[in-house]
Amino acid sequence: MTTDTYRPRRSVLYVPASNDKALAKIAQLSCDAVIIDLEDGIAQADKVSAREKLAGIVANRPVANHFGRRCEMIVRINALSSERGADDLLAAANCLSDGILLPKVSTPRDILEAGDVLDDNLVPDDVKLWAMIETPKAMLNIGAIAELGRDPASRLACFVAGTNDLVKDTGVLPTPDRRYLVPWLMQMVLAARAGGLDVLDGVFNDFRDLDAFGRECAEAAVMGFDGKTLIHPTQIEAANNAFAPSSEAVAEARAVKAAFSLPENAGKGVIALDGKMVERLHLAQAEKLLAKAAAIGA
Ligand SMILES: CC(C)(COP(=O)(O)OP(=O)(O)OC[C@H]1O[C@@H](n2cnc3c(N)ncnc32)[C@H](O)[C@@H]1OP(=O)(O)O)[C@@H](O)C(=O)NCCC(=O)NCCSC(=O)C[C@H](O)C(=O)O
Ligand SMILES: [Mg+2]
Repeated sequence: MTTDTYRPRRSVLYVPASNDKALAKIAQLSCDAVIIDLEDGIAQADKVSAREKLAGIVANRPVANHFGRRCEMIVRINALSSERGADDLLAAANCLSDGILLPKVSTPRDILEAGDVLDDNLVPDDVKLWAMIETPKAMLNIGAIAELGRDPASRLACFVAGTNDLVKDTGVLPTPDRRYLVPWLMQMVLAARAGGLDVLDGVFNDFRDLDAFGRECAEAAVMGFDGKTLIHPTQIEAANNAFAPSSEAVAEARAVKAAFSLPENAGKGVIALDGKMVERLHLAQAEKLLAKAAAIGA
């Protein structure tokens, strides 16, 4: 990973396609990405008009936000198995967003079928597919779904946890510490890494409770998530901070890099640094962290 190839996805905000006030705010927000939602954030009566607005929303996206940064724009369509899914996918394919988020994915076939529609419509390869992991079936098939990430032709780039739907479909209780959800969330992280994918934690519904939100972000960062999906602008700052490398981690990574660049360590596979064993794999980890920090200006 280099500064050029790393795309920060620390804070990814859902914005309902029907909410003009929220859409108008996008350029002023410091989130790394927005998901323009056609699915659960849209009332049934507004579904068609929301889809009709999509092309204009994507075409008028800000080149850079007020912080001088590019904000990725992803479109979440309705499930392909639903009556609206196919038309949504065509509308999303034609508007050339950075990606299309498929909800209620259950099997690898769901991704492959969406990819075929994009290929048939000559949508450029850099329009990626993101998958919501939010059904019991997706959890059971997660390894096979993630494996598609190893084939660039599949376009699969990112997993997004859908914790509300998982709670709904399994009956698990969403306790504040998420103890019964954590095993599934860790499975998502593991599978995503096996497939070379990014992976984002689910939303925190109680958006006025920023302290509890900050704790959940900190936990998700420790669990290995790349970022968190958000529902309200007030959640952006905490997510950006939680998923950025800390100043201590950056200092440690610099020290590892400096130690391995000393002439006396040139041929060594393992060295001691401040009383700790450090191997070349730690150097690779340090270089990745420094590239990430540089990309987000941490
Ligand atoms: C949750 C909300 C309905 C709250 O709305 P509201 O009470 O109107 O918020 P505020 O008055 O505090 O808003 C203050 C200003 O901020 C703007 N705003 C609010 N939300 C957003 C947003 N998401 N993006 C951009 N801007 C936003 C308001 O317009 C106000 O602006 P101004 O008046 O000019 O100051 C609302 O936040 C909301 O609708 N959020 C998104 C909800 C959503 O998209 N839900 C679906 C996705 S989550 C999901 O599906 C989970 C997953 O699938 C799963 O299974 O878990
Ligand atoms: Mg959902």
